[in-house]
Amino acid sequence: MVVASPSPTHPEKVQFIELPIIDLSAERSKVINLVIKACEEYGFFEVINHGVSHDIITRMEEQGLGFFAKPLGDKQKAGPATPFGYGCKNIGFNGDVGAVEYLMLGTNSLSIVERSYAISNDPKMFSSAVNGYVEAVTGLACEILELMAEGLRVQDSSVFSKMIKDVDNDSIFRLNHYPPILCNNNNNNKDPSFLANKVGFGEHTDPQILTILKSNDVGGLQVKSQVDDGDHGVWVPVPPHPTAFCVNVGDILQAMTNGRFMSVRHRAMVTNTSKSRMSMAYFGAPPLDTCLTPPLELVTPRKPLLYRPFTWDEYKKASHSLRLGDSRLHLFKAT
Ligand SMILES: C=C1C[C@]23C[C@@]1(O)CC[C@H]2[C@@]12CC[C@H](O)[C@@](C)(C(=O)O1)[C@H]2[C@@H]3C(=O)O
Ligand SMILES: O=C(O)CCC(=O)C(=O)O
Ligand SMILES: [Fe+2]
Repeated sequence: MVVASPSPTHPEKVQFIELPIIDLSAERSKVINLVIKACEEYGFFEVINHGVSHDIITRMEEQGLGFFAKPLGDKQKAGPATPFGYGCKNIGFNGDVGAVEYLMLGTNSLSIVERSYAISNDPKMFSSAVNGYVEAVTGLACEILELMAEGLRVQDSSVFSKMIKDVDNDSIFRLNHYPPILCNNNNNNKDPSFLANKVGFGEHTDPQILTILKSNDVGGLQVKSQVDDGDHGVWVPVPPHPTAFCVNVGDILQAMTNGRFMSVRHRAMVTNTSKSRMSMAYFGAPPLDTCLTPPLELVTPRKPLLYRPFTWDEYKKASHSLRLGDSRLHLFKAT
C-alpha cells in the first residue's frame, strides 16, 4: 500500500502560527468577537472551559482505544464503513488512502446501542460512553453555532443550531486511529531531521456545518492558513492540548454565511513518535432534505448570494462522488 508523503522536491510550507484558543467562560461579547474573527481568518479555532466533563472525554477515549487494540478480525465485525463501521487505510469511495484506521458511527442513540453489540465485548459500556459523548459535543456545537449567529447579527440565533438539534439530523461520529510509524534509522529517532512524515488523513474540508474534534496528546492535525501566504497557503500544526476541542467550519457553514466564514482545509500527519494518535470527531449535519441558503441578513446588494440554495442530500451526494481533496462548493455557485 502506498501512502502519499509530502514531496521532498517540492516541500510544502509549514509555519508555526499561534492559532486562536478561545475561553468559552469569558465575557459573552468578547467570546463572540473572537469566534467571528477566527471563523473569518482561519475557519478554525480551539475552545477551552467548554463544559464537557473530563469523565465524558476519558470514557470515550478508553472505549475508542479498546476498540482499536483488538485484532483486525474483531474490528471487522463492526462491518465495513459504508457508511457506518470499521475502515482501514481506504477513505471514501474514490481511491483515497491514508495511514489511518477508523470507526464511523451515526449519532442516533438507538442505532448506537444496536451497533455496539458488533463493536464491543461490553456493549452497554460502549454505547453509554458514545451516547454521553455525542450528547455533550452536540450541546457544545449548538452553543458555538448560537454564538456565531449572534455575532453575525442574524435575528434567529438558532438558525444554524436548529439544524443539528433536529431529530432527523445526519450528524456523524468518527474515531480515527493513527498507528505510529516504525522508523529504522541509526539515530534512535533523536535527531528531528530524521523524523519520518506521512499523510494519515489527506488534505480536505469537512462537508458538514461544524466539526468538533478532540485528540489525545499526540500531534498531527494541521490546518491551512491563507493569512500570510494568500496564493497557496501554509500548513499550521495544531499542538495537542490537554483539554481543548478543535472547531472546524465546514462547507455548508461557509455557504450559509454567504462566504463570510471559511471552510478550513486540514489534514492529519503521522510522525515517528512511539505513540499512536487517536482523534474523535463529531460532524454536525442537518436532515437530508434541509434547504441550505443564508439567512436574509447575510445577503445584501453589496454581498450578493454566492451559492444557489441546495439540500444537504444534494451536497452529500456531490461530496461522495469526489476525491477527498477536491473542492466542492464551487459546483453550487449562484449564476
Ligand atoms: C473521499 C471522501 C471521504 C469523505 C467523503 C469523500 O468523498 C469526501 C469527503 C470526506 C469526508 C471528510 C470529513 C469526514 O471525515 C467524512 C466522514 C465526511 O463526511 O466527508 C469524510 C468522508 C468519508 O470518509 O467517507
Ligand atoms: O484526525 C484528525 O485530526 C483529523 C481527522 C479529520 O479531519 C476527519 O476525520 O475528517
Ligand atoms: Fe476533517
